[in-house]
Amino acid sequence: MRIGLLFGSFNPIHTGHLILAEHFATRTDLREVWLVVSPRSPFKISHNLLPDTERLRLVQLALADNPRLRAEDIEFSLPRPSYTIATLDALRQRHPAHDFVLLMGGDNLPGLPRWQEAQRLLTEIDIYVYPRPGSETPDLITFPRVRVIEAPLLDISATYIRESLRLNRSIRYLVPAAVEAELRTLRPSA
Ligand SMILES: Nc1ncnc2c1ncn2[C@@H]1O[C@H](COP(=O)(O)OP(=O)(O)OP(=O)(O)O)[C@@H](O)[C@H]1O
Ligand SMILES: O=C(O)c1ccc[n+]([C@@H]2O[C@H](COP(=O)([O-])O)[C@@H](O)[C@H]2O)c1
Repeated sequence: MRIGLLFGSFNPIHTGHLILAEHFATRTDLREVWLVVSPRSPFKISHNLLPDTERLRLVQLALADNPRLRAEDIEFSLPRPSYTIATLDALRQRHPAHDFVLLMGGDNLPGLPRWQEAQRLLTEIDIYVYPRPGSETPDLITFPRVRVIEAPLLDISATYIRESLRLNRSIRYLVPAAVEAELRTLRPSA
């Protein structure tokens, strides 16, 4: 079975992630998309990072009714920061019958050569890149295992959700209703 992997901090998960994951799970050769919650992303200095377990719970709530999308917590039991190559090795060991594909925004591609064991990543796994507005997708696009796949994108981010909560503004429709309800129990004032 071919499975797409969408890595992120998901601080919190939002509708942009969901539209993207659903697109790849239903309109490409992938059977499922797993959202891999990273306890700590190697390059990201995240302020206001919700606890790992809370971010995972929000992803689980968001995906509860969708059999093609799955919340993956494998990085919780791996060393930190969360290196994608190590996660991939662990996933392959745990699920030898699956064929994993890395999903990545065009904005992430230029930084990929600086990822841990980037060369191995580029040769060992198919990478589906979805173009994002304003981002270049230069040289790496020529790598044999990199494929560009158009996807519908919503111009929102977790930063925008966090800022909206902080300013007491609506996040309705920007996150699933169950996620909003849970976020409001975490930040009752918002
Ligand atoms: N609106 C969106 N449309 C498509 N891809 C997105 C969108 N928002 C985030 N992504 C991608 O989803 C993956 C996981 O995202 P991440 O958890 O870093 O969320 P984020 O919304 O970018 O967070 P933050 O605003 O905190 O940086 C990343 O590869 C990111 O590029
Ligand atoms: O493996 C690496 O060296 C590496 C370096 C940077 C980012 N990543 C992965 O990319 C995911 C998205 O990164 P970010 O910084 O956009 O949140 C993050 O969850 C990590 O799993 C991985």
